[in-house]
Amino acid sequence: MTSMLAEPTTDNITPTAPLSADRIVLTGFMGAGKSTVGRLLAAELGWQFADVDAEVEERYGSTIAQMFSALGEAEFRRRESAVIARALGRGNVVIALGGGAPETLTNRLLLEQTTRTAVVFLDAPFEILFDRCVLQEGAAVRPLLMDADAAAQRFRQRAPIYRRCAKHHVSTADQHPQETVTAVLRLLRA
Ligand SMILES: Nc1ncnc2c1ncn2[C@@H]1O[C@H](COP(=O)(O)OP(=O)(O)OP(=O)(O)O)[C@@H](O)[C@H]1O
Ligand SMILES: O=C(O)C1=C[C@@H](O)[C@@H](O)[C@H](O)C1
Ligand SMILES: [Mg+2]
Repeated sequence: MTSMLAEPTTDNITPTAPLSADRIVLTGFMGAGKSTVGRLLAAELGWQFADVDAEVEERYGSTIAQMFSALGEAEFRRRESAVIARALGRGNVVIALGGGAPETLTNRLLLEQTTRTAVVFLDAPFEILFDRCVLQEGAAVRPLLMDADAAAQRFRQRAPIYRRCAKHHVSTADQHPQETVTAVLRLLRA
């Protein structure tokens, strides 16, 4: 006797497409959510998480604000590049860059030349980013946010740099961090 029951199908199962990258690098201005989204993304993938700002502070034993005031921005940038180079040597890692990292040519070359590395630009208008940073509880001091006009100027200068160094672009303005995680994964699995 032939069964009238339909063959089971997999139509209602969404297969998880593999990622074509071994590293996801998040870039964007201060407050874009690189650290917050990066940590969530790494947890979701079961990957390591590397926060470049945190690793600079750990490796050199002082806060970024102290480095800026005692040694200047240029020395901070050298330290930042050293940490980025090391982070890019890892696999299955989500890397949250510091907001200014793509301004440095060395960092842009490192990103370009490291294979299987997906760079994602987390974007939002300056006013939203500024408010997020001001409202962030327990946030570390961001030296380059102390002067709002100068920060807005940097934001304008950097916008094309972020766009050029990232293949993927996510607009986060009206999203919660978890929605941004979903948007990033959708892009990278497309
Ligand atoms: N859609 C969103 N995506 C990410 N973060 C968001 C979002 N909405 C609000 N936030 C909040 O913005 C704040 C700043 O986020 P975060 O510290 O991750 O930024 P960042 O890009 O790492 O900044 P920085 O370059 O200074 O390290 C956090 O309090 C975070 O919860
Ligand atoms: O936008 C920037 O230049 C910075 C952003 C932060 O992530 C830190 O890397 C530091 O405060 C500088
Ligand atoms: Mg951060």
